[in-house]
Amino acid sequence: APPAGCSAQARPCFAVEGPGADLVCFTLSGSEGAGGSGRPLPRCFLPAPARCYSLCVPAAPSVPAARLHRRLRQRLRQGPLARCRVLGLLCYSAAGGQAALEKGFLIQDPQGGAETERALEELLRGQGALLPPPPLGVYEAGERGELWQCLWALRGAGGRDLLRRARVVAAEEPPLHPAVPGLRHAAVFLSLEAARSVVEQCTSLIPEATAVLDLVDKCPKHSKKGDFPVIVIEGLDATGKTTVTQSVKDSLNALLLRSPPACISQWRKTFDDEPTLIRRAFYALGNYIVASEIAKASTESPVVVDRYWHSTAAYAIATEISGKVQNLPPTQHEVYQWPEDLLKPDLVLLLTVSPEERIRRLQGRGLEKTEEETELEANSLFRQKVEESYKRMENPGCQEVDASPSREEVLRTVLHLIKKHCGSL
Ligand SMILES: Nc1ncnc2c1ncn2[C@@H]1O[C@H](COP(=O)(O)OP(=O)(O)OP(=O)(O)O)[C@@H](O)[C@H]1O
Ligand SMILES: Nc1ccn([C@@H]2O[C@H](COP(=O)(O)O)[C@@H](O)[C@H]2O)c(=O)n1
Repeated sequence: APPAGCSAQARPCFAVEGPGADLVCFTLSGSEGAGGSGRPLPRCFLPAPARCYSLCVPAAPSVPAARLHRRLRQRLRQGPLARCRVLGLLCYSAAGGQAALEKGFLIQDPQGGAETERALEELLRGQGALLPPPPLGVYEAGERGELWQCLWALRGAGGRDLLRRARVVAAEEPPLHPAVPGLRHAAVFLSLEAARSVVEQCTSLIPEATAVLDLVDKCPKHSKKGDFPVIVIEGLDATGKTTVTQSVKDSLNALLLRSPPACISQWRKTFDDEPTLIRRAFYALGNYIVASEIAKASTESPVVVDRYWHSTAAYAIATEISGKVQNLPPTQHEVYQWPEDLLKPDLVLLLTVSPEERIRRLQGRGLEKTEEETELEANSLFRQKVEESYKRMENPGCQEVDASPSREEVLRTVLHLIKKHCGSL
């Protein structure tokens, strides 16, 4: 049986209680963990001989911490640790406050044994000089079946010191997903300066960061729209954005732009491989570059844009918020608001198709799937969260267009909406 205090049912939360410990830990699923969202979460702690461990780094939006988290995640898939099941973990102070938020992993070793513990210690000691090694949490059953967490500080040269031993009990799922309060600083950047400062912290680590900043700094600040209408087309992959934007361009004699813009797209792969903090800051800066292109182009002709701010925000929110759609930040939350310093389009259309039709179109296209497309296909919850986040966007909001009918009919609907909102062209 599982230790007392840990339900045999799916239970995402546990608390570590006692002097010096007031943590609530929220296990994540989906892209972070092995289980995949939508399926019931596994028991957090497996009965002996299985053994559980945890390790966490500060979730504060710092480039070294974000990169350490990503490196740990990669290394947890290697060597003797590959046999372990790894769940994402968010730990926060039961007393509230963002300062204590930590992001990490709950590691379930189905076989137990000293090898895993040794490998984890080695992993943590070898994590470079930028940050002290994160402490290792080791979970053990007490005499009466209760569960304890021993938190160990690892000495660089070997050996370890016990920081605390605290009781682990089951906890209620929090009313607000613990990642929500930090989203604004960790993934959804609401100003040029906020995104820029993240990429600036990367210049010594990622050579391409300097090139991106150079391009951003060449753009005029606070770009203003010209007199011609600016229409943005948004939607999940394969909903028909390329098809629609190309047809609208031809029908209206418009200029077609896309975000991220061509001038930075050769660095996408580099930034896509970085942790959320850096990756999303890159895409956010791409929008400011596109804004300056829109400003110029809209003085001469209508402009149609394939993805813009709403994509950046919606994907960032859906990736960071694990679990069900109800975990998303509530409507009107600040992450759904348009950044005040970013040029606003006149109209944003959100193309939607049924999941089945989207998959048919993806297969019809026959292109190699990106990791994110594969995730979307496998994980319908993620897809729902992206779409719901799009729908919650405000100032400007997205106007939904059913993109399931034929190409011609979708184009007719889109042109009708453009005419209605932007007048005669
Ligand atoms: N209305 C439609 N009916 C049937 N097939 C369509 C329709 N619109 C687009 N398609 C087809 O669906 C596939 C995906 O369309 P498209 O490339 O325009 O989507 P997208 O949203 O730009 O995708 P991505 O974001 O992945 O680039 C293409 O093969 C396209 O020809
Ligand atoms: N403005 C944007 C555009 C894109 N993204 C990210 O890229 C992925 C989709 O790009 P496609 O080339 O396939 O259309 C999407 O998953 C976003 O993560 C973005 O953040 N902001």
